[in-house]
Amino acid sequence: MKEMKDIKRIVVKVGSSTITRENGLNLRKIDQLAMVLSDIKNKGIDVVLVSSGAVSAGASKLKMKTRPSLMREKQAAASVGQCELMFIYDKFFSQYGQTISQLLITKTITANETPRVNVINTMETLLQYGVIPIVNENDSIAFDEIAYGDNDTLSAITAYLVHADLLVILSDIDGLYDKNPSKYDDAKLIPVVDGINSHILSMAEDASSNVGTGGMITKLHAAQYASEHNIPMIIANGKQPSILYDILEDNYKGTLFDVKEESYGTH
Ligand SMILES: Nc1ncnc2c1ncn2[C@@H]1O[C@H](COP(=O)(O)OP(=O)(O)O)[C@@H](O)[C@H]1O
Ligand SMILES: N[C@@H](CCC(=O)OP(=O)(O)O)C(=O)O
Repeated sequence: MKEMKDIKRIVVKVGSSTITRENGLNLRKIDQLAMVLSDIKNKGIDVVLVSSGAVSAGASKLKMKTRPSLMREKQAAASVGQCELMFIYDKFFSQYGQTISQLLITKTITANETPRVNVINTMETLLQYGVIPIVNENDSIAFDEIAYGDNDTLSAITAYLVHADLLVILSDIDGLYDKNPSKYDDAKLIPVVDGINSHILSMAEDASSNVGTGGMITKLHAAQYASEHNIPMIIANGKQPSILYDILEDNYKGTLFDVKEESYGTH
């Protein structure tokens, strides 16, 4: 694939399990993430963050006993949690001199030309102004994501909309294993996937945690979507956001879903 030093635009997705704790947001993790992303931006790389966590943060703030299962409760939690999430992101990114913005989109955006063009224009303009846009599903009006837990696909759609050179999904796991590592101790990490076929798909299961929702299956769907649009994707562990430096130095632990170099990226 194209060398990491040539990456000019990156989309990073963080899952709920990475940025939340049992009783609210993981402030330490969000602070580290804001620092690393601001630093990468200062290196001259355009950054877009796709962040989950609204439902989980909202459920904590509303003192719900468990992650809500009713759609309207999830949507109410997302509405509360999204505020909290952006407030905290703004606080930490501001500390590092970085301006952020919020974009709430839906997966249907790709099928509808007018909103699609508007979102593309908005993101391009924000990136020209040096902003780090933070994207989430508009959970209160569209429920695909919180019904199926698929901000992973949303991140691949975002990468396509901004013509990213690379999509990185930071998860609670090091990457794709040949079988579910939370069930099998002998599961082995797969460092590179050259194409998603039924064998690769059969390795993935859903999430074992009660915060993350999509599991590995939705990450493979995201990888499929990204590779159809010639965007390489990496799954890596978000427990240390500094892994993003390792990725850009091409010296990381994770799974790369590779694409052919000649058709790769536009920046
Ligand atoms: N083959 C596999 N390789 C890695 N993880 C897997 C696999 N199959 C299922 N999983 C599960 O998927 C989880 C990651 O998904 P999820 O919890 O939804 O993360 P996130 O919140 O980051 O989106 C892992 O922690 C693991 O339990
Ligand atoms: N839009 C929802 C996303 C839910 C979701 O996909 O979560 P995750 O599996 O943690 O990426 C939220 O912000 O809570």
